Amino acid sequence: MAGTRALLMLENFVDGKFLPCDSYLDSYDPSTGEVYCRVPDSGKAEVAAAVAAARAAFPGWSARSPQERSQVLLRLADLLEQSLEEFAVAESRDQGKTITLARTLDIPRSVQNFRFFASSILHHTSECTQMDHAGCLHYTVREPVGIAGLISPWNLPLYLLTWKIAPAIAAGNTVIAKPSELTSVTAWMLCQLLQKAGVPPGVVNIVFGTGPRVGEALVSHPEVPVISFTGSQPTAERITQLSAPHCKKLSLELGGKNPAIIFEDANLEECVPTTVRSSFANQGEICLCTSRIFVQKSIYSEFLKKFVEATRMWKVGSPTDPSASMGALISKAHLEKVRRYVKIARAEGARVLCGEGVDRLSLPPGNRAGYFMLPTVITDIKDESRCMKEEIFGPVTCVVPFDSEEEVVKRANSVQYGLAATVWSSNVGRVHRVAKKLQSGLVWTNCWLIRELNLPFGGMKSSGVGREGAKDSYEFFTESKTITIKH
Ligand SMILES: NC(=O)C1=CN([C@@H]2O[C@H](COP(=O)(O)OP(=O)(O)OC[C@H]3O[C@@H](n4cnc5c(N)ncnc54)[C@H](O)[C@@H]3O)[C@@H](O)[C@H]2O)C=CC1
Ligand SMILES: N/C(=C\C=C\C(=O)O)C(=O)O
Repeated sequence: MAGTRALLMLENFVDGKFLPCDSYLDSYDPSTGEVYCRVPDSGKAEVAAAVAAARAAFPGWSARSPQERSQVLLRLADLLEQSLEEFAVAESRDQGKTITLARTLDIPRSVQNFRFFASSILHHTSECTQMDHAGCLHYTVREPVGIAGLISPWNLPLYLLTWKIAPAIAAGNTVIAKPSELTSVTAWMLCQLLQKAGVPPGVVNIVFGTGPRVGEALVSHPEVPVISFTGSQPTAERITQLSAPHCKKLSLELGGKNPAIIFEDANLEECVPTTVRSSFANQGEICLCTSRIFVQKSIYSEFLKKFVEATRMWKVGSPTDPSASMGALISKAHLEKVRRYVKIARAEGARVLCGEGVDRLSLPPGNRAGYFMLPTVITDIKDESRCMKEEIFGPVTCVVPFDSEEEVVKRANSVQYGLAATVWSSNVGRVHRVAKKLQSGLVWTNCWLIRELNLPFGGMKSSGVGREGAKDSYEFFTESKTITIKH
């Protein structure tokens, strides 16, 4: 518990109203290690109230035209954009990321999520086929599923929450969202904008709290037929078990162990800084971050030297410092987990070239109790090592050499995950060949994280089930019905 300073108190948002809760959780500022906020510790009763509100709002909201719903989303986008700086400061404080990143990535993308789905909802068409010999015409209609349960993680809090809320309500559903208990503030701030934008009461309800209490109550509720989840694989497994008795529709966006494959003909001027960014952006806490770097033998030493030099330039500092590239990790427990992986690598005989345990981390006095660590590069590590197999989700990346195209594809595919890969080469044929052979939902060649929101986003193998994007999210948040007309 905190001392006597006033804490930010969040409330649930149900049926268009802010409601206090019986119990609260402490929420920490990761850059100082101090409690600064209290988050409702909701459970079954709060979910029941949210379901009642969402149920009552559904007939009116789903009956509105796509154009009317689109207008509401556009107003929401405008309001969020007008408050961009305020949201960026809050996201940074709550999550530990730099304000610069929140200002240039998280909040602009949240605005874009509303604008994007406000537009894409206007352009869907349905199928129709003729069966003249039988005197029949068949067509499909799509209808909103009902009440959608949306569970989001702590790494890109508003970015990923709005990526779910926007398509769900654009398609005519009502929603109950549960943000991560570690990062609830911007979701709570968004509720104030929902009212101003004219989102009717009950269309968006937000219940705060932990996964085991309020998350499970939401997933288990029989009146919530669709669950969209982003987070870890073990939690996805639990959600799948709880949903099974109700045959719920599930979208699961999970982790990665993403390879970067760097061929000898890669343009290192672009490849090195982009691979530093793909490894360490947002403290390495993005499911798309690179954590295994395979470099062709002929350029291995040159790459490693340049990569370590560039990593050492990646400044760790207070999230408010405009010259910092990396802020604090999300929690003490997470920091300890990430550090443990570096220890394991060392114990297995790997070499740590920079960062954790090698370089000195210098922080302003006010941040010394925060959850910071230096970006860390590991080499001389076996593919079977835990650091090369498991999702670390922090600023740690491993660099290893390879000989041939065939060999590297096999090694890149040898993990349980299949989310995102990068391929670096100036040989167009090779780029296509390798991209096609990788077991990965996303492949970026000669770049990273350039997003086209229309196209499918999601992973293979243990990285998830389903895809998100204009058409994919629309299909997920609607049910199709085939109608046959005999004439
Ligand atoms: N997108 C991604 O790939 C993410 C991956 N992770 C991975 O997961 C690891 C653990 O992080 P966590 O915060 O524990 O992730 P998590 O998967 O437990 O949390 C994500 C969301 O699920 C909720 N949740 C947790 N247990 C639940 C349950 N039983 N029923 C319903 N909802 C539940 C959480 O409250 C949060 O809102 C990280 O170290 C990282 O490796 C974490 C966040 C995002
Ligand atoms: N799902 C995640 C990132 C998504 C990024 C995007 O849609 O651009 C994650 O890090 O969990």
